[in-house]
Amino acid sequence: MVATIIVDFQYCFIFILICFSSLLCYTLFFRKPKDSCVDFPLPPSPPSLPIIGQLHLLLSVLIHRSLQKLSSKYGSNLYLRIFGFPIVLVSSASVAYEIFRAHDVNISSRGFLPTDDSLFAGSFSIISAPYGDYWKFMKKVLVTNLLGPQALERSRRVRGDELDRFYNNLFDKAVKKETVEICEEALKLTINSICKLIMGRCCLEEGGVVERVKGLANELDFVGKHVAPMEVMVVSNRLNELLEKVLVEYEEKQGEHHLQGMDLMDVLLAAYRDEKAEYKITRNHIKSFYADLLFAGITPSVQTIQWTLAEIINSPNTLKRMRGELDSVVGTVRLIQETDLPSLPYLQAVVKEGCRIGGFYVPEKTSPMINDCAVMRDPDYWVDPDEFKPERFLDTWQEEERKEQALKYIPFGSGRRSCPGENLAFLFIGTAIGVMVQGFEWRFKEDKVNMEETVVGLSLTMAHPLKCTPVARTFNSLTLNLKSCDFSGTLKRQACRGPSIFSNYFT
Ligand code: HEM
Repeated sequence: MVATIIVDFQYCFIFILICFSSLLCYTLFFRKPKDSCVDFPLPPSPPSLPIIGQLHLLLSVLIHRSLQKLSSKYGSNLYLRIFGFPIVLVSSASVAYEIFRAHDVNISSRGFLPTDDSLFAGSFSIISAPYGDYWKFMKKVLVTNLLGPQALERSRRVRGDELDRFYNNLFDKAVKKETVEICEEALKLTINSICKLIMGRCCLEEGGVVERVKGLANELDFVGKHVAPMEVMVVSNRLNELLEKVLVEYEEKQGEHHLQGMDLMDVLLAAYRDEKAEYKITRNHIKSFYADLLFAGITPSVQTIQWTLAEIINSPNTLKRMRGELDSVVGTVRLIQETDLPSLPYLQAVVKEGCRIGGFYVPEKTSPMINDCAVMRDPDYWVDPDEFKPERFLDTWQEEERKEQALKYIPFGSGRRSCPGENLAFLFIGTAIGVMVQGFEWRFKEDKVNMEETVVGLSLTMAHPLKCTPVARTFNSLTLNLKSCDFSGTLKRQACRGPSIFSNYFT
C-alpha cells in the first residue's frame, strides 16, 4: 500500500516537473515576443536561449552562411533577439526591395551610437554617423570632390597612371615567370589609387604614406580576424599620427595647392577653418573621414577583384567571351582604359556578377538587418543563384524592371546610406579585371581554383588566396593611351546595348 502511494507520488512529481519544464520551455523558446500585434504579426522566430536569445545560432566564422542556414530552415524573414535587442533579419529580395523602397529614410541611421573615438567607425566617422546634418554635409563634400561623376572625370588620369603601373608590374613578373598573389597586386593598385585621389599632391611617395597605409590595412584585417578592440585602437592611433602628419603637410603647402585647384583635403581644411561653415568640422572629423575612405574603399574592392578573377579562371567560356570582346573593342596594341568600359557590356556584366558573388560587406543597419548576401542569392528572384553567370546582367530590361532590379542588386547597399564609392569601385574593378584578361594568360597549378571562403573583418575573402603566374599575351607591353574620351559616342553605343552599370558615371 505504502509502496503504491510512493509510486503514485513519484508519477505525480514527474508529471508536475514535466508540466513545469514544458511551461518554462514554451516561455523561453516559443512564446511570441510582447511587441507583436494582431494586425502585423512578427516574422517567425527560431528557438532562443535565455539572455543571449538567438546569438548561439549566429556564432560562426562564416556569419553570412549561418544567416543563410537560419533563413532556409525557419523562413526568409526572421525576428531575432540578441541580448534582448530586437532584429528583423531579411533574406528575401522582395522584402528587402520593399524596405528600401518604402522605408529608406527610417533606416538611414545605423541603429547604434559609437562609444569611442577610434578612427574606425568611432564617434567622428561618417560610416557610423546618424542620418543628420554632419552626414549630409560630408556626403556632399565627398560627392562633389571625390566620388561624383564630374570629380571622377577630373581624376581619371591619376587612375590611368596607376593602372599602367599595375599592368607594367604584372608584365615584369610575366617576363621573370614569377607567380603573383592577386590580392597583393590588387591591394597595391587600390591603395595607390585611393591615396593619390584623397591625398593627391602631398609627398606620398617620399613620406612612405602608401606603404604605411598598406601595413595598417593588413594589420586591421588581421585584428578584424581576431576581434580585438584594444588592437583596433592601437592601429587607429597609428593611422591618426599618419593622417595628422598629412594634414600638417597640407597646411604648410596651402599656397601651392591653391595654384593647382582645390582637392578633397583642401576643401575639408577650408571648412575646418571657416567659422561660418555649413557644418563646423574638427580635425578629428577630417581624419576619421579619411580612415573611412581608406578602409571602406580598399578591402571590398581588392576582394572583389580577387573573387572575380578566380571565377573567370574557373570558367573558360567566360574568359573566351571577355577576351573576344576586349580584342575587338580595345585591340592588342593599347591598354584598356576607363573610357572603354561603356563599350564592353560583357566585361561590365562579369564585374557586376563578381560584386554579387564576392564583395561582401555586412551593412550595419541592424534593425532591420538585411543580409545582402542572401538577398542576392534569393532563388525566387535569381536564376541559378549560386552559379557564376554574368549573362544574367545582359538582359535588356524595361525601365520599370531596371529600377526593380537595381533595388534587388545590393552589393553596395541601397538608398541614402548606400555606398557612395560604387562608381569608383566599378571603375577600379572593371579596369583591373580588363587589364588582367586583356594582357595575360593565367597559369595555375591545379585544375580549378579552390573557392573556399573565410571572413576577415567585414569581408568575405578566399580561404586559399589566389596565386598564379601571368603569361603576357603580347610580345611588347601594351601602351597607355589616355586620350580624351568622346562621351556622346560611347553613350550612344551603350544605349543600343541596354543598361549600363556605369550609367551614373557617364551621364
Ligand atoms: C567592391 C567595392 C565596394 C563594395 C562592395 C562596397 C560596399 C559597401 C556597402 C555594402 C556599404 C554599406 C551600405 C549600407 O549601409 O547600406 C558601403 C558603405 C560605404 N562605402 Fe563602399 N563599397 C565598395 C567600395 C567603396 C569605395 C571604392 C569607396 C570610396 C573610396 C567606398 C566608400 C564607402 C563609404 C564612405 C561608405 C559609408 C556610407 C555611409 O555611411 O553613408 N566604398 N560600401
